Amino acid sequence: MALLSDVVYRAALLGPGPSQSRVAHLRACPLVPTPLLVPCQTGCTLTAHCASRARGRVISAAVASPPAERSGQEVQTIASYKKLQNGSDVRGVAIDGVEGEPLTLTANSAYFIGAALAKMLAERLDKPTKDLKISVGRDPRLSGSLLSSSIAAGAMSEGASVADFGLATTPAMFMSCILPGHDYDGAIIITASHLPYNRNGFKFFTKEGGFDTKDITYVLESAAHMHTQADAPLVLGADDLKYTDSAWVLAKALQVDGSRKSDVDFMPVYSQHLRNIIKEGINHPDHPDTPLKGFHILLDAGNGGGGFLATSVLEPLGASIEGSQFLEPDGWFPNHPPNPEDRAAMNACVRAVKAAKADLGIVVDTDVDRSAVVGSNGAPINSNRYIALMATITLRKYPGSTIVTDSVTSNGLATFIKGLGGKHYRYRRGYKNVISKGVDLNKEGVQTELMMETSGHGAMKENHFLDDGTYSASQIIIEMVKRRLEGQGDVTVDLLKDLQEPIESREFRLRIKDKDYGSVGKVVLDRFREWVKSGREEDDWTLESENYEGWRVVVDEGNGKQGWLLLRASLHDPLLVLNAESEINSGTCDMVGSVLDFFEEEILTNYDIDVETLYEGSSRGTLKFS
Ligand SMILES: O=P(O)(O)OC[C@H]1O[C@H](O)[C@H](O)[C@@H](O)[C@@H]1O
Repeated sequence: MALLSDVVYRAALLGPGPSQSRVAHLRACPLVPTPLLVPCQTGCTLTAHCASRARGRVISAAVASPPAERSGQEVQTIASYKKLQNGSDVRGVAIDGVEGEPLTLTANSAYFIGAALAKMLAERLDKPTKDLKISVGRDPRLSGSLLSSSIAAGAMSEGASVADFGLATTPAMFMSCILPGHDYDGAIIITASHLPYNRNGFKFFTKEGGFDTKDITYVLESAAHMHTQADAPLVLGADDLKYTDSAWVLAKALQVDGSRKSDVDFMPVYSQHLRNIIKEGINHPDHPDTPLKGFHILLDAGNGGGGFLATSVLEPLGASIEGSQFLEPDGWFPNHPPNPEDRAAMNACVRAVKAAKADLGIVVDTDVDRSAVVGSNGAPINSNRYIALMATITLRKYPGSTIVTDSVTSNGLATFIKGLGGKHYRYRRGYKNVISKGVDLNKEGVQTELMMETSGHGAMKENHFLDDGTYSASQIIIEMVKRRLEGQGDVTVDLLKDLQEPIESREFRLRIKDKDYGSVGKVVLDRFREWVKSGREEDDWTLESENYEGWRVVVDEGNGKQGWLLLRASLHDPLLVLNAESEINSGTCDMVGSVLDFFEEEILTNYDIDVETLYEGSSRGTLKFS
């Protein structure tokens, strides 16, 4: 029944009319709690209304795909699933209504992805699907409940049992495969991280860790195949079918044996696990159960799923959490994006720390696999600074360890890690790339304890190589308390004092407008390498000896100063990304000006790339022609 009411309730979100007004309608219903997290209560007139409307759509779903049209539609269906892949995640548009962003991740696709996942887990674990236990959790996005019910129905249709955790976090879902007594065969988190309210997606875990890119390709291809073999509406997200789409899932959900679904309150278990990590890490001589007594730590959860960290972890451990903000989950994210890379998010926490005179501020993203902190002096510590702080803590525990980072980390960070006796491995962008490199290095016998990206994704070997914003923040908290017990100075101020920061740091994202953006990006990067080698290498630019993506150039800025720039292709979007850092004032303007010369001389006559921002970045004024 819970499953049915969930799907019916969420069907209303996909009903006719602009999504904003439908959601407003739901919000106005006195029986629907705000934010929209809990299914309608039995007897809610809105549910009845949705149910009758949904029944009508089940009938139209049956006639939605005349056999003669199937083959063309099949091709389109397979292509639609492929487009849902975003590296090692599934991502798409899950709520319609935003101009230019049609629905791509529907109840139907979630259903088949759930079915494909169950099938894949059964094959991998060599277990019959009826013995599989899969956990499902979600961040507070408005579409989360519908997708959760649909993906669960899909997994159950193959025979798996599903535990619905409701609101959860990415690291918590992974831990549900690990913690004794829970050991789920697979876990699903429904999240689109910090992206706007209309997006959503999935990440999958087993006890071996998160799925990688090829696992996701496999699941999506298998889901597409299952979809084309079924009697479901075929074209995902097409305007005329999107209502029948959720109704089809409703009809399927009605056929699934509901006894295979249970509601499990897992977050208290996970919170206790986190409390234990902090307690054991501090091992307080006087009050081991409340080691945070006397500390003021505030959290800015940005209305994502991380609020529990303040109320169920920090406060019970004795901390004052006064001044914490945006702890209430709200899929509209009304205050700022829950994203430690976002300036507004960091500034909001800086203001809160200063106003409350807190010892530490913590910022987490929506699904809490990323974090950043704010020091007691109000300094925002994200990106390179956060990696430096985590590197210090890691290298004390594991002297000489290698630390893998993404490609846009600063020269200052590399020097800092070396100064601490560590080895810096600057790899590629993409948290999964960074973590996988760490896993591989360990396999090759290179001790690698920390893998961290400037985006705030950080994974430690001692924590199952899991990218976990709560674990990183916990390490900073443990260090803060231990230092006070040992009579040492402030954790963020003292530990970062030797980190050299660039004077300027800028990023430019250049849209490739040509259709075949992958090949165009490759041509641009090849030519850029040639251009640097033939024209600039004897002068002041040198290609970095190790380049794992795009081309990173070391720039001699005179008087012993050194800047760098990196031109690479975006991991997911039709973009080229240029990062530049300089140790002198206006240094990035000069670098960007030179890159602009390259585009004008070598590229723009043949390819359509939007370099407008480079004109601004190089202080050359705006582009006069298009
Ligand atoms: O290549 P970009 O467009 O800069 O995106 C790269 C980023 O994409 C996502 O946000 C991933 O979660 C990050 O791990 C990755 O670094």
